[in-house]
Amino acid sequence: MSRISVIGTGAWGTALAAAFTRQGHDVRLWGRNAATCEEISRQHSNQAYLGDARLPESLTATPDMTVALEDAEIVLFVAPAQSTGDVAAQATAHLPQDAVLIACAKGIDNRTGQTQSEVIGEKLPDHVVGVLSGPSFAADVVRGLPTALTLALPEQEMAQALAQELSGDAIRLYASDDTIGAQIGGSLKNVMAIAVGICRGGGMGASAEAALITRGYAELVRLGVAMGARPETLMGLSGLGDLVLTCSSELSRNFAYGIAVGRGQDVSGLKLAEGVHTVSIANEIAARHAISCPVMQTAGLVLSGRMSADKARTTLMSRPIKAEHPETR
Ligand SMILES: NC(=O)c1ccc[n+]([C@@H]2O[C@H](COP(=O)([O-])OP(=O)(O)OC[C@H]3O[C@@H](n4cnc5c(N)ncnc54)[C@H](O)[C@@H]3O)[C@@H](O)[C@H]2O)c1
Ligand SMILES: O=P(O)(O)OC[C@H](O)CO
Repeated sequence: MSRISVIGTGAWGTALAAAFTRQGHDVRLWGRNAATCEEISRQHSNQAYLGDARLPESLTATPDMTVALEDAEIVLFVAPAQSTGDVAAQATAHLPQDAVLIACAKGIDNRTGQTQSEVIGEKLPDHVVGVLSGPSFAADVVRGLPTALTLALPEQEMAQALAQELSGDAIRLYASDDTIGAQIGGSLKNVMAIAVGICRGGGMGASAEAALITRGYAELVRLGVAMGARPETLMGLSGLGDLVLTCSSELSRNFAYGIAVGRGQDVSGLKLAEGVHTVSIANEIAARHAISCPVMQTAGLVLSGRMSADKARTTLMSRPIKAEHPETR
C-alpha cells in the first residue's frame, strides 16, 4: 500500500484518486476549491465533474497543500496542462524529500514547449518524475471499469516496480522508461481528436474520419520521434491507444469540441479541451523540426478562425500526391 497524493479535484484527479483508494492505497486529494473538497470528503461525490458517480467514503480532499502532501510517497499532478507549473511551484515547500512525482495531464506547455514531466522537473529538480498516460475516460475509471495505461519513469526497473505496486483489478499499468514518448501521444491525440471531430461535425463521412486518424497518427509519429519519443511507445497505449479512444467517442471533450466547431456551434461553454491549448505550440515545434504536419496545421488554422472547416477539407484533399511512407522508400 502506498501513500498517494493527487493534485487536482477535476474529473481525472478525482477518478484516479477513487480508483487507487479502492485498490487499497491511502489517497489524499488536493484541490483549489474548498467547496469541492468538502463535497468529496463529506458527500462522496464531485457532481460538477463526475455527475452522480459515488466516491469511496475513505477518500478525503483538502485545499491545504501541507495536509494533502503530508507523508506522500507518490504525487500525481492532475491539473490542466497549462497549470502544471503553477501547482508544482505551490507544492515545492510541502513535498516529502523522496516523493516520486507523476505527470498525468496531457498537453505541451504553450509558453515553453516543455512536456509535463519537464515542467514538473524544472520546478522540483530533486525528485524522480514519471508519466501516467493512455486511453482512459474519467467516467469509466471512476466506475471501476477496466483500464490499461502506460506508466513511464526514467528507469525501467523503477517503472516496473511502481507499475506492480499501483496495478489492481481495475487499473492495469504497463511499464516504460520512455517518459518523453509516453507524453507525446496524449498531447497530440487531443489535437487530432479535434480535427476528426470537425470532420464529424461537418458531416464529411466515416471514410474521411478514418483517413484523418491514420494521417494524423503519421504526423504524431513523425513529430514524436523528432521530439525524442521511441516509435514503439507511440504505437502503444499512450499513443495509438489513446488516439483511437479519443477520436472515436463523443465522451471525449476534444472530439466533442471539434464536432461543435464542425457544426458551427458556440464553443465558449464547453468543457476542457486540451488540444485547443496545445495546437499552436505543437505546430511551432513541428516547424522548428521541419516536420510536415498538415492535419495539425489545418486544425490550428480552423481553431484560430483563420480557415473554415470546408476550406480545411479542400486544402487537405488538394495537397500534392506523394508516397504513403516516404521515409521507407
Ligand atoms: N477527464 C479525463 O477523462 C482525463 C483522462 C486522462 C487524462 N486527462 C487529463 O488530465 C488533465 C486534467 O483533466 P480533467 O479532466 O481533470 O479536467 P477538469 O476540467 O475536469 O478539471 C480540472 C481541475 O483543475 C482545476 N484547475 C484548473 N486550473 C487550476 C490551477 N491553475 N491550479 C489548480 N487547479 C486548477 C479545476 O478547478 C478543476 O478542478 C488534462 O490534462 C486531461 O487531458 C483527463
Ligand atoms: O475528454 P478528453 O478528450 O480530454 O480525453 C480524455 C482522455 O485523455 C482520453 O484518454
